[in-house]
Amino acid sequence: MSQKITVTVKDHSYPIYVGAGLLEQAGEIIAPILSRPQSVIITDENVARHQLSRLEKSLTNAGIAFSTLILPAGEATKSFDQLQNVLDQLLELKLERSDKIIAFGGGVIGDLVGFAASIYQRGIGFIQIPTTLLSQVDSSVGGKCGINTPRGKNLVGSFHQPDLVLTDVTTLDSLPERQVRAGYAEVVKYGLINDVDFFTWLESNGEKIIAGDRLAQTHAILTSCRAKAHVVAEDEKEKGNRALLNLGHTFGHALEAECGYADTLIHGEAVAIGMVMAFDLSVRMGLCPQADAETVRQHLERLALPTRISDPKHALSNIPMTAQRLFDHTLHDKKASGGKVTFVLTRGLGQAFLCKDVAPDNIKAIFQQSLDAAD
Ligand SMILES: NC(=O)c1ccc[n+]([C@@H]2O[C@H](COP(=O)([O-])OP(=O)(O)OC[C@H]3O[C@@H](n4cnc5c(N)ncnc54)[C@H](O)[C@@H]3O)[C@@H](O)[C@H]2O)c1
Ligand SMILES: O=C(O)C(=O)C[C@@H](O)[C@H](O)[C@H](O)COP(=O)(O)O
Ligand SMILES: [Zn+2]
Repeated sequence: MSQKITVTVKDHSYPIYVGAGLLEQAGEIIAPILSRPQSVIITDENVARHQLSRLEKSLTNAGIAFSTLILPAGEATKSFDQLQNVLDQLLELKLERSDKIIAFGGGVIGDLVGFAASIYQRGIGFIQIPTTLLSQVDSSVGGKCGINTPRGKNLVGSFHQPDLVLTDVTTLDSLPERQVRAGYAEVVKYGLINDVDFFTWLESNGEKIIAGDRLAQTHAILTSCRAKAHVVAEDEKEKGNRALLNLGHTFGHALEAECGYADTLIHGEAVAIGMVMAFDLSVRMGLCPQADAETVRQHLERLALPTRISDPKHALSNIPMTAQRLFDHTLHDKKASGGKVTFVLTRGLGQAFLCKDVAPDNIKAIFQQSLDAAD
């Protein structure tokens, strides 16, 4: 049993299938959209260890020949070096423009493979098979692809929509708990942007999602994908409201860059801290009730996500950082225009909005507050 959501963008619509055991059906679902029964699976070493044999068996059963490229795991793989490696190997395999490649993994694999697909022979099709909670609720949908540079997150990339997203919730069974919690931060994001009822549901069901409750996970994935599909259909290339999906990200990306895209701080954790900062900034600017910022902080803390840079339980607190350096990173944000960064602020739970006019001193003050915060 699977459920289907359709993402409709101007000249390209595609389905997201969500269900348990879909990997076993991957071959039959993929075969009809291939121009010939041949493909390339690109994955990382952890996904290969835990889940690859299921996908390979399914493709074989459907008569699809394939090669498999296994990349190193972790954020550092979203790099120029790995992009070149992937492109070289696709060329070596003589992939044709009408072929499709399969991104099998978390957001790192999805973002890198999507970008490679968008520039290989000026663009080939690709299929997303996301295997982390984060990629199932967010990164596999919407076509943002790219790599990091030392100057900032995702600064080189493209918009390239997949042809199909195949989400098998059972892949989450082998995902380390820290990664499930990090993915949960992006789930909470949808509630905080514009769906207070979903946030209320998460307050009662968040722990179940982390604990692996299949029904709760499926509900969270479907709700998140529907929300993202709606935003992407209205604004594929982020000319306007798609930027709301960036709640917490301008702060979070600055932290990730300062940590050198190492395992010290993973994306979802950075987003958790960043969302708290976005609420704190909104309170500081007199836009949002303090009580709502407190509700968000307490919810994320209860789910064992970091909420401040100074959190002594998190390795991030050992990295030397200054508010000025963190602020400098924000100037590279892709939402910047005329030297000013657009921030996602909020009037309260489920009431996010875009603001082009935030004083630099307020931004630095919020970084400083997070650096200094104590229990
Ligand atoms: N394109 C977008 O719209 C979008 C949205 C959100 C995040 N992102 C990007 O996604 C990336 C983060 O993605 P992520 O959190 O999925 O991280 P990830 O891809 O690094 O995966 C997290 C870890 O889990 C391992 N893993 C993956 N699936 C597994 C499984 N089923 N069992 C065991 N181990 C497994 C991976 O090897 C890795 O070590 C960031 O680069 C972020 O910028 C992109
Ligand atoms: O899909 C989007 O749009 C998002 O902003 C989703 C984010 O969760 C994601 O991390 C995205 O990659 C950030 O985009 P960026 O443009 O700030 O790099
Ligand atoms: Zn994100």
